Amino acid sequence: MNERRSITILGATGSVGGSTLDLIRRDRGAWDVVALTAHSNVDDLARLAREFGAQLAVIGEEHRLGDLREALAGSDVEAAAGAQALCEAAARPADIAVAAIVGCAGLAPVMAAIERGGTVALANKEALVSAGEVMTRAVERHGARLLPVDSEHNAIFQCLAGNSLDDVRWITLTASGGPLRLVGDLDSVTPAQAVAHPNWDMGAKISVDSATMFNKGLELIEAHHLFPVGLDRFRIVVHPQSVIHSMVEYRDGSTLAQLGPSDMRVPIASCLAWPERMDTPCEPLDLAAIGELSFFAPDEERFPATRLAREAAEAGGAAPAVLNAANEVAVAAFLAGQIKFSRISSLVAQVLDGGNLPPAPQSLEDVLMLDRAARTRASNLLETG
Ligand SMILES: NC(=O)C1=CN([C@@H]2O[C@H](COP(=O)(O)OP(=O)(O)OC[C@H]3O[C@@H](n4cnc5c(N)ncnc54)[C@H](OP(=O)(O)O)[C@@H]3O)[C@@H](O)[C@H]2O)C=CC1
Ligand SMILES: CC(=O)[C@@H](O)[C@H](O)COP(=O)(O)O
Ligand SMILES: [Mn+2]
Repeated sequence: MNERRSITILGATGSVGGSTLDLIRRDRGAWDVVALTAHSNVDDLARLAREFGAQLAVIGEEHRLGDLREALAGSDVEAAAGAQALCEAAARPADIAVAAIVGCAGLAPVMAAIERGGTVALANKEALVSAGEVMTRAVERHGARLLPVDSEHNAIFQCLAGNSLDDVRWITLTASGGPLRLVGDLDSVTPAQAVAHPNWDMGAKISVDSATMFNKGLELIEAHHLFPVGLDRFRIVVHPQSVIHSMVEYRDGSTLAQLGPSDMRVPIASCLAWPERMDTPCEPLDLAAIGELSFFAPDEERFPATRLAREAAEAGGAAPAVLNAANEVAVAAFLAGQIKFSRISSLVAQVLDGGNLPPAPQSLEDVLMLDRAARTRASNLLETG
């Protein structure tokens, strides 16, 4: 990258946000930081905003504005708070906005960045899963560009470069299988066990999703929106080493794969520098030290999430947003010690099965409304057992 560029990071205090800022820190002169956001972590947000000389820091929790102002006192950083301020931060002109809020809570800010017609590096998969065509249509309408940060989707994006989607025979998403792949009794799994991912250091919610395989289910839906080759051309293979991040097989029999260390700075750097490349401090891949790569079919009896997600994607309309909302409620309840691990997928199935789904959302407001309704239904089901 030769020119100085500007960046906004939504979810700057999280795992993806931190990896992004680590890359920027290493080439500080190349970047102007426009806006950084967080949900409740005022101290880290203020520290980062000062360090990176951000124009704007936004805290999602409205009542924390006073705390943020206090933490930023004496600096030039503008402070703001609340849901609307998150969207305004996302809509500020910047060369790239990194969408790294977790959950459907990130949807409105992502849509605001898209509606500005900018480049959005998307980590926040729940936003695309929930909004689906509402988001992809907005990308087209506003001339925005989505660059996939999620490691599998970034791998596919790289493997597709210079090729036509018409020539794709299969897209294979790799899955580590998570920390519980070989654990017998899923009922007694604790939150600490579920978040202990074997290969990646990530936030709590996505770590639980990896353990249930809902992460792969969400990624299947995410992939079919990003790479519209038809749902029946996507396969999932369990690859416990997480060295191959995904693959594309073409009609001539060639399979292209992207390999790399399990370090999110690689796909993030690929987005930040796209269509060029930039340096990262990541360890070079040492295949001889790794020794063996192995592959297994997913076990959908023990981990039904990928089947549920495929069915929701096939049903289309409101189903993916309902699946995502129910999963978010279930994961939060599991992390709070309120439900067993195996109740996560059974709750999602129950919410999806419970009567007629609402009509397909046509707007951001429709998506947010059905997200809220599905959360209420999931919470009620948890309360009534
Ligand atoms: N971590 C990873 O390696 C990968 C993550 N992803 C995806 O990226 C996204 C972020 O994941 P990750 O970085 O692990 O998550 P973290 O939990 O580590 O960070 C989440 C970030 O979002 C903010 N946030 C949380 N809730 C809200 C809310 N309601 N409103 C506004 N901001 C909020 C948090 O602020 P605060 O700190 O104040 O709570 C934090 O900055 C997820 O969608 C995940 O699936 C995809 C691939 C890999
Ligand atoms: C780093 C990343 O993209 C995660 O989504 C990761 O892939 C999780 O791994 P599994 O869901 O395959 O366990
Ligand atoms: Mn991923």
